[in-house]
Amino acid sequence: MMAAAADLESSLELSLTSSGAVAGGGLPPARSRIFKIIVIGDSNVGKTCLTYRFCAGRFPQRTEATIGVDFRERAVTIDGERIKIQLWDTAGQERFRKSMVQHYYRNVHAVVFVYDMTNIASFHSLPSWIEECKQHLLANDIPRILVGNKCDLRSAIQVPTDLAQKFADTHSMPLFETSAKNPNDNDHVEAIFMTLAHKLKSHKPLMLSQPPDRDEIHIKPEPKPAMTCWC
Ligand SMILES: Nc1nc2c(ncn2[C@@H]2O[C@H](COP(=O)(O)OP(=O)(O)OP(=O)(O)O)[C@@H](O)[C@H]2O)c(=O)[nH]1
Repeated sequence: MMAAAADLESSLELSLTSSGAVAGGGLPPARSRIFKIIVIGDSNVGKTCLTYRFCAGRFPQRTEATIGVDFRERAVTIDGERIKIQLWDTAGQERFRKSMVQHYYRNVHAVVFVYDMTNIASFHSLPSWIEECKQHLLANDIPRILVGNKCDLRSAIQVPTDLAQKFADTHSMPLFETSAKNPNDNDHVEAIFMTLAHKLKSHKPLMLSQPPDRDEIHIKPEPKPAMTCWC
């Protein structure tokens, strides 16, 4: 489903700036901080299923190729603070992503690279996904993780753990092997995203007490929910 990128971004900007004082006076209502995490990788590796598993708590009955981006969100409480994890499930197919790519990388807080453990080609594509991140000038301190999906298909595994671990080490990323389908397999999807959420929460500066720089305020009207959120 194609989401309205402008609406997504206005939502994000509002969320990112609203914890400070609003220009023009008056205290804004208390809001959760939102962290935007993009999930990227080849088509069919299971990005939709992973994000759905985390946000809806189950494996989707059926999926279709993502067009543009699908957007899912889940609120979690970490150390007493309620934050929102906003997952951008990006399109793996080039023809469905090219008009959206610049929106994926705007204001991003973390990146999840996904490959399919039963498809070596999806593992070999990882350098080009990393290169795409580089081209969009992602800051070095933005957390990145590597996720091998479909580990439930044991007899079909083509990407050995030691090979993936070597790649992850080379690129200074933690590696998780998981299954969106079977939550009991290896690293749990829940644990993977919660680990990332903890990392983000402790790394990102709180904006509560600082008056924001006026030039940085981009408050826009509350957007209509024009994007897909299945959870
Ligand atoms: N066995 C198994 N199948 C999975 C798993 N995750 C996803 N699949 C299947 O893999 C196929 C592709 O899953 P999607 O989540 O749609 O893949 P995607 O990466 O979002 O694909 P694009 O939207 O084209 O980029 C579907 O048939 C899923 O049912 C998994 O953990 N185990």
